[in-house]
Amino acid sequence: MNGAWSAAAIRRAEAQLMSRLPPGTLMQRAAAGLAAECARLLRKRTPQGPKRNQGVYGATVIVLAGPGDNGGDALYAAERLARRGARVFAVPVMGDRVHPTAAAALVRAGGRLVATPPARCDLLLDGVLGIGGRPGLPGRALDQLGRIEAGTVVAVDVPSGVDVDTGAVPASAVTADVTVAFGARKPCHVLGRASLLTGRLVLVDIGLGDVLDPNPAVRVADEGDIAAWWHRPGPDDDKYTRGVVGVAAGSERYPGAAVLASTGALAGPAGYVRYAGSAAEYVRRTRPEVVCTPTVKEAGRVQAWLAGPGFGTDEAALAELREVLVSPAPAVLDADALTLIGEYPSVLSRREAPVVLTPHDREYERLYGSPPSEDRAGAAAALAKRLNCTVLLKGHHTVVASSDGAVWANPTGRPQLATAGSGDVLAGFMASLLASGMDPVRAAVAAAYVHGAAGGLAAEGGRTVAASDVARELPAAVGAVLSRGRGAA
Ligand SMILES: NC(=O)C1=CN([C@@H]2O[C@H](COP(=O)(O)OP(=O)(O)OC[C@H]3O[C@@H](n4cnc5c(N)ncnc54)[C@H](O)[C@@H]3O)[C@@H](O)[C@H]2O)[C@@H](O)CC1
Ligand SMILES: [K+]
Repeated sequence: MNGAWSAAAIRRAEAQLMSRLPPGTLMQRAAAGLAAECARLLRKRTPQGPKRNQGVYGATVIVLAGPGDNGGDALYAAERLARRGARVFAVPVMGDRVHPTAAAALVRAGGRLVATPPARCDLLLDGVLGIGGRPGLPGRALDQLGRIEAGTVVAVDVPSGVDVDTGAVPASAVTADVTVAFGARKPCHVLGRASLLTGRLVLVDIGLGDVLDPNPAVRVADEGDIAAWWHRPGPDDDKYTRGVVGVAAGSERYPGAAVLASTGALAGPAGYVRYAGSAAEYVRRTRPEVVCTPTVKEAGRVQAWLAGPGFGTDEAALAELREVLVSPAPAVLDADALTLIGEYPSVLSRREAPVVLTPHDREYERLYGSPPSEDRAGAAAALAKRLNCTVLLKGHHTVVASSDGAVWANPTGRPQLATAGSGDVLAGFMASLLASGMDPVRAAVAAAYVHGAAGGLAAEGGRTVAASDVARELPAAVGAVLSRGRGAA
């Protein structure tokens, strides 16, 4: 598992580490790592005009330097590049407030402090704000970002302007190609719109590992986690012991939801998929391995239910939802089931078995009374706590929150998954993980991860992606994630 730590947790760890080290050590570690990554990027640059040497020598580097230590990191890294022959221009963006010793070191190495740098550069270093930054950019930084054409934009630690702890971007912020982060990820690298401004993330080890709080603010699953959580069938398993999934989805009006959810369920680790609803004819025709019954009651015992996609919001649907909720099996509630819970919150009141809710923003609003804020992890956690459920809040970076406050960010999301029916596939797959005995939070985290990976396979080569394509790629994504995860273990 990877994690992301809040600015306060990073500061506590840094303070502990700094107390054991000579002054300035951490900043030099950060600057050295940053300069090395900049040099790697400059080696790849394509110089314009006649063929020249590529690399640090002769490259034009501009530093936007803020008033704090983030600016210090950028200026010391730029000093290293200047010593290797880069033409460095540093622009103080908060009046004259700039890290004094770092600025002096840069000038000694041949760099220049200027108010107006060249309009073009090979590399722009965003050292405006780090973990001490409040959202939004100082005007001078914004002006320079508007006028400079940069080959590559490298954010120092975080893209300046973002809300470091939530990933919200309420005002202007830097859009980076690469972010070089020190010591650990911060929530803005993995959450919300800020994660999209981060670009490729490069972590520089400055030795914080041993002193960081063992509980990160945000968790990020990796393939090793998913492989470890996955229930592998043994020689004594049969289709029942591997888990039976019940899918209460679709209707005569929306038979596709039944097919997509069932297909998602078939791609998971459970051994048996039962469909309960009025779209049985379509499910049977497309997925003959699914056993169909007209109602939830007739489906009998299952180890996990999915209820909601395309099954309507009328009296009959409400009755089916109630039937699912009296079952002692864990349940994934999606789509129309969420609308019904928004209208009749009491249906959840006597529920004891685990529930995973999978809202998108409008469904979240129906459940919570207001739309999710830009602090998406906080929003998911608030709903999970209020309803005592696991919540998977969909978005370009899906987040999962458990009712005890733990939050996970999914690293595999992609815009192509925002397509009709994609959520039905995800919900069916998740129900299969639950039926196999996986804990609800892990099932939600693993389902989002593998579903995102399937979306990636479906989108390979720039292909357009429909929900059926994601469903079709799920078995391959399972194989890839598990084999890489077991390899990593
Ligand atoms: N503390 C340490 O040991 C280390 C810190 N490092 C660097 O230090 C950074 C944190 O440095 P600082 O604590 O100095 O904080 P920052 O460099 O983020 O800057 C804080 C300063 O910016 C001002 N400011 C905040 N938001 C603003 C806004 N929106 N507009 C204008 N001004 C604003 C604040 O008043 C304050 O003066 C990290 O992100 C990292 O880059 C690294 O060198 C590694 C070691
Ligand atoms: K920055």
